[in-house]
Amino acid sequence: MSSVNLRTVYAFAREMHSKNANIGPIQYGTAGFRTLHDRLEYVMYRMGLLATLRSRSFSGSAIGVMITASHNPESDNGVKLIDPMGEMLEKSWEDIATDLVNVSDDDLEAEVTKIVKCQEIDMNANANVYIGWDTRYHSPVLSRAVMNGVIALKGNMKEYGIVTTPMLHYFVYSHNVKGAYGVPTEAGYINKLVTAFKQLRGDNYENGNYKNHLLFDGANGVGSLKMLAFNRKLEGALQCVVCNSNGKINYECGADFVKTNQKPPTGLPIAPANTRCVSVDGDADRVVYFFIDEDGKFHLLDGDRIATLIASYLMKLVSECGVKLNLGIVQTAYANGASTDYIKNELNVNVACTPTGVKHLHHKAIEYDIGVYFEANGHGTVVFNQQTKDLISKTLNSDDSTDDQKQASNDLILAIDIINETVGDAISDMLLVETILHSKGWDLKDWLATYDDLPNLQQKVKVKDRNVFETTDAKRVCVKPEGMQDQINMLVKKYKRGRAFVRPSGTEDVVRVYAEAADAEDVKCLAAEISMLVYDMANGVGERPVIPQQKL
Ligand SMILES: CC(=O)N[C@H]1[C@@H](OP(=O)(O)O)O[C@H](CO)[C@@H](O)[C@@H]1O
Ligand SMILES: [Mg+2]
Repeated sequence: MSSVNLRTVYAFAREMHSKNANIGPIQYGTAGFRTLHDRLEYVMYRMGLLATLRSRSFSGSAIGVMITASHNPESDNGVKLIDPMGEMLEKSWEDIATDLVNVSDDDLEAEVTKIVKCQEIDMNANANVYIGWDTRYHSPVLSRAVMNGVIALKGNMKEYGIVTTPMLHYFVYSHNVKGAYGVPTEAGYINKLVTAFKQLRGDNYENGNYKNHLLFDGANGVGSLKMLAFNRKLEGALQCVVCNSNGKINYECGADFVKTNQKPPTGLPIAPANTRCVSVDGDADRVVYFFIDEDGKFHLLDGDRIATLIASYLMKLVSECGVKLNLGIVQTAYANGASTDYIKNELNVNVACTPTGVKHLHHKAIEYDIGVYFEANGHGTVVFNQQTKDLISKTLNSDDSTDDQKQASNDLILAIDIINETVGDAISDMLLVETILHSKGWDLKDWLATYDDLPNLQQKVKVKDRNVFETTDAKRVCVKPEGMQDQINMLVKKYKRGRAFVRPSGTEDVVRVYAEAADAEDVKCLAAEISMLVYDMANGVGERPVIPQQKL
């Protein structure tokens, strides 16, 4: 370590940290570090250092550094680290990351030395860091800071440039498993997904109510650029019109805008009623579908819908294969109650609930042979364990299998190839949904008819200190402040099919309130009552501000 003088390698990063010292500590949360872009240079430098150390701790396995602020406004940026198997950074290293970012410039070298010692890192081991970024104009500058961190610790790096978050997860994983998952390049990734998609689709691009045409809202982010690249390879097998490809990122468009406002994005061309539309977010790891019917009514098909559609399709193929596999769906408390009922009562599938944040869902999903996990906001994927894949391959190759069993196992293998198992991937999820709708001969109305969502609302309440709220049981029960949950229970009881919960956001300085009930007017009352309760419990009863109503 003595040969590496961190403080002289990147003097500018020191400046930035000192300048930002008054802003207070920042935390590696559910979405890594995320804040205004001009506060992040020293954070990026230090994440370059950390990724290099993390890689050395795995004897040189690639570690990813993704520079993005996902669905946040253009002025924000952020950074997330990707672990060797393409998953999110392990929890204990999130805490190490937080400590490393918050030490003063003078203590930086000592903090790095401490990590090396505590984690028993061999500083002579190889280190490989893969770096990618979204389309924000400040991302290239921030990527230089990450690179300087890697250089400071004499690591190797590969710049992937502008990529979606799930692409970088795929690159890291496929590199570390020596190509067994795919070729770790953009061409390799697109080729893998498109080849499987085309094979499943066959020569007939349309089927029943399914039409080969959709509008794609790229949130003015990286998703639109990559979708154009997919289109070149799809060669008409999917007629996907890419919109919102060169404006301000996430501005009045994208999956988060569509989901939270329950309205279409701006920037789409005028299209016939019932046209299939899809929105992804700024870094293309979330996806939702929507359409406007002949009466001008907007209909959303969110992550809950996608999970149920995928699960029903996979279950059918598994049963046609004649194999026994344990499939489960993982949701969060934000899942619509009607979707949970549908999973339990109609699909007869196991359903689990975890805290918000995809890493929690992912960890639960890998407990199943096939784990389908989605947040209501459209972030999710499917994971298959190795025994499941082996069993399906065995069915395909066995002389004892019938033609139908072979066909189903072949389709399952192709479906697995379309799926990016490392993390939620908007384009991969969309290609899978398109495959399923095509195979069922469904339009979006057919899909919507599977169950009726309960009316629901999500609100944000700004309080003095959001951390006075503590929750348990997958964030559904509020244990602090004392008495809060009893009062929520009393309010919820007043409304038919009422359900509500509150939790401090992990990514914004607000308390989130979620409410649902059988009646749309009841939901408004319930959400308002709970929001006022949150405000009073946090700030004391007094003059309340006007609470902005936000539809989900
Ligand atoms: C209600 C909601 O959508 N919450 C989002 C949001 O987390 P919060 O902790 O609620 O701010 O951002 C997370 C990271 O993108 C995402 O995983 C999560 O689903
Ligand atoms: Mg995102």
